[in-house]
Amino acid sequence: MTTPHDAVLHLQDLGFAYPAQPPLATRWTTSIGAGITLLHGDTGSGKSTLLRIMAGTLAATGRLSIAGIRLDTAAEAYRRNVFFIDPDTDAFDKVTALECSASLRDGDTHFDAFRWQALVEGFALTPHIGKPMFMLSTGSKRKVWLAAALASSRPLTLLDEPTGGLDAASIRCLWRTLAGMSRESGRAVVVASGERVTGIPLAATIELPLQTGARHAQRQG
Ligand SMILES: Nc1ncnc2c1ncn2[C@@H]1O[C@H](COP(=O)(O)OP(=O)(O)OP(=O)(O)O)[C@@H](O)[C@H]1O
Repeated sequence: MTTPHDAVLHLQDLGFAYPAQPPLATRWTTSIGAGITLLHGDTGSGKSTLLRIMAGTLAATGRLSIAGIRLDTAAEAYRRNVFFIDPDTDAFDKVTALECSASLRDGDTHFDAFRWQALVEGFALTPHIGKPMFMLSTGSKRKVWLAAALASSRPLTLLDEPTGGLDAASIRCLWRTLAGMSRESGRAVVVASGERVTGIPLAATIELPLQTGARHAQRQG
C-alpha cells in the first residue's frame, strides 16, 4: 500500500459535497503512488468531480499535496505538477490541434516530444493536426489531449474516461502506452472509468462511492 512518504498525491481528510446533495467524500485520506490508479464507479458516482478536486480546480475541504507541495499554500506550484483537461472544455476550440498541443506542453521542460509524435501517429491524428479544434470530432479532440497528457512529464496525470469516442486501434495504442508508463517511477496516472480496466498492470483501484471516513480506500490491482 502506498504510504504518504512514497505518495505522488496525498489527500488528507478530504471532504466534498455539492449543495443540497449527499457528500461524495467525508474525511477521506489516501495516497496515490507511482503507476496507474483506476478510479472506478458507476455514472454519477463522482469520478469527474474527484478528478477536478485532485487537479486543484474544484475546492474541497482537507489537504492535498503532490510530492510534498500543498495546494492550500502553493496552489500554482501544485497545479504545475498536474496534467488535467476537462473533456467538456471548449477552451481550445479556436486554435489548431498543433497549437493546442504546444500550449499544453508549455512550461513542461521534460515533455517527451518523441512519445508525443509516436502517439500522434498511433492515434492517426496526423491528417487533423493542422485543423482548428472546433472542427475535430469528440474522439479526435480527446486524442489531442491524450497525446499531450501521455507525453507530459508532470508527476500527476488525470484522465477522465480516456477511451470515450476512441476507435479500437487508438484504444489499443492508449493501453499499450499506459502499460509502458506503469513502470515509470515518480509518475502517477489516475484513470477515471465506469468500465473495469484489464490487461494493464494497475498500482491500485479506488472504488466509488467512497466509504464514509475511508482511510486508504484503494486496493491493489
Ligand atoms: N456542478 C454540479 N452541481 C451539482 N451537482 C453536480 C454538479 N456536477 C455534478 N453533480 C452531481 O454530482 C454527482 C457526481 O457527478 P460526476 O460528474 O462527478 O460523476 P461521474 O462519476 O463522473 O459521472 P459520469 O460517469 O456520468 O461522468 C452526480 O450526481 C452529478 O449529478
